[in-house]
Amino acid sequence: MTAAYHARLVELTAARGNLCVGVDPHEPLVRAWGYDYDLVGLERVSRGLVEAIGDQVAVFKPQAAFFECFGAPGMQVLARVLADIAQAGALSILDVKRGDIGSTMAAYSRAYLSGQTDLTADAITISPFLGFGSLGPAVELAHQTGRGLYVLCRTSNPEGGDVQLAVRDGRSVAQQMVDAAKAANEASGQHAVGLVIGGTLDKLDLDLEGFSGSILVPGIGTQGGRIDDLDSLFGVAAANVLPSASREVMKAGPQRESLRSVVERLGGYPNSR
Ligand SMILES: O=C(O)c1cc(=O)[nH]c(=O)n1[C@@H]1O[C@H](COP(=O)(O)O)[C@@H](O)[C@H]1O
Repeated sequence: MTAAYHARLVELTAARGNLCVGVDPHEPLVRAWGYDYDLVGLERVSRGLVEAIGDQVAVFKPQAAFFECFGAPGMQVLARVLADIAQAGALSILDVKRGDIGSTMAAYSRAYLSGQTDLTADAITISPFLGFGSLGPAVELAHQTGRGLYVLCRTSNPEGGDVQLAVRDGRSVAQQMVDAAKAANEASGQHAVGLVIGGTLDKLDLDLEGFSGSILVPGIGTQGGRIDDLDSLFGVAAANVLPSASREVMKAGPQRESLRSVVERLGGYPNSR
């Protein structure tokens, strides 16, 4: 069996830099790349992005919504994008933000983490707001198959705090997610459970001390998050941060050299090809 997700991530980010590029082919971007907003445009833009920078970045994060909105044929395009990412030697985090009761979560896990479907990714995003315990089947399967999870914790959107900063027994909901993810990693020794914490926060209202998993940090660029601020925002946890940008990179397309330059500027592998 190949190494587990976290070990592969550490190795790849050491070689290619720690930028995660989001594959978010939304309508204005598809049109700006010169295509109609249809299945052909969806496929050209998303696969074209991976083709242009696939050797330069450690991780891609396809946003499932932009494929789902074209129905089953859109999901077939997503499967081809996931295959392209693997072919380029990069890792995929499929952004599906799933979260449900245990039995349903087991089915979502089979879809995305089992290795038995063409929608299997190296890691997925999951939503813990039915209770961290409801994610058990995903945690178990990720450990079994050597894949990764990113649990929503403190999201980049301004409304996120309404729920995530609610306090019970002296700990915010977000802090409870940090503590539960940390406990799951300590129990397994695999570091498979990561967190999602937005790069748009002014200050970190969380204690990440001792958390050893990966921290996905979306919101870089278009939403206002800045890579240069992440060291001071995350402090000791900065070494585990995986900054993620979608529109900020994709808007440089379709020109290959422009895409490669923006990746390099944001911290991907130098534009040497
Ligand atoms: O899980 C995510 O990736 C995510 C969490 C979060 O807190 N905020 C957030 O923007 N995202 C996703 O990250 C991407 C951000 O896109 P850009 O703002 O274009 O970089 C979208 O696919 C969002 O769904």
